[in-house]
Amino acid sequence: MVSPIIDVEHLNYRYPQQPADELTLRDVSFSIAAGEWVAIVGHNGSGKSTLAKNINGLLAPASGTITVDGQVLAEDTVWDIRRKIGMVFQNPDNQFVGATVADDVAFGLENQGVSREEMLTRVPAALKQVNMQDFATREPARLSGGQKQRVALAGMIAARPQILILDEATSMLDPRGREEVLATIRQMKAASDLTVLSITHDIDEAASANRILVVNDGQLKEEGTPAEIFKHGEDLIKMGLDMPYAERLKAALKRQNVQVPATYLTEKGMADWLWQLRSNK
Ligand SMILES: Nc1ncnc2c1ncn2[C@@H]1O[C@H](COP(=O)(O)OP(=O)(O)OP(=O)(O)O)[C@@H](O)[C@H]1O
Repeated sequence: MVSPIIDVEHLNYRYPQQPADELTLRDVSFSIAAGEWVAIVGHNGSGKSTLAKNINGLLAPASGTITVDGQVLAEDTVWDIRRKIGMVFQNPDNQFVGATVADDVAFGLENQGVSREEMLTRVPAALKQVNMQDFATREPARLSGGQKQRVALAGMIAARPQILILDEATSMLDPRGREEVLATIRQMKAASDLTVLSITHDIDEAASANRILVVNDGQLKEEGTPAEIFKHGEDLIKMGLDMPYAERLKAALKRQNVQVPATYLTEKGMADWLWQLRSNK
């Protein structure tokens, strides 16, 4: 793998109130290359958010090493590392600091020492990218859940981090809003060497990734490309993922005793196969 931007080695994590013989994360190791988009999937409570919070130093591991962009995470490197990582959580309520939407988006830039002139370009552009340009002077607290998620994302877009960690960050959006946000992230990736780590239950978001990591009960159980992971068919539900539409259709056809291909099919692949099936009759 070319120069990993995130390297996690034998990470163990225990919450302070946990008994000494219990761990929330157990011996988790993986690497992410710069510019990769990796999805982390798994059941509720499997430890995904805990993992994300360890990576940006919000939580400190019991043991193990986390290296971000060549720096080993420790007390004296945590602020440097955090500047490189943008993080958007499921519940954006806890993330607002500005009196208005525009102030809030600008806040991270102020911390980075971005000039006022530059802010006047970046803030409206970021709000436009998430379709919130008409809300610049509104109070963040009065927005809907989906709108708050968009504003939190705009803050990240404006700050241009090297690494973006999305923790169920599109969960409050409707399918169209989610697709728009994913398209924005794809654009950000195309424009820079952005690395994306997305914790998600959404199959389309996972399908957008280069690689999927499956976390179960605090351990990394599996990793592979979306095609490799989606081959699990109905077992995907056990992994905390929905099934892609093509896999659900395959399962339904199998129940009707139709011989279906064992390999994973994209929607296009499924459409082609269905045509072929029809013309073979
Ligand atoms: N602040 C905390 N103190 C103690 N235990 C916690 C804390 N936060 C999470 N946990 C526990 O750690 C485990 C992992 O939680 P975590 O939030 O990392 O899971 P998750 O996979 O992100 O779940 P979800 O999909 O619901 O967000 C759970 O058993 C949870 O109850």
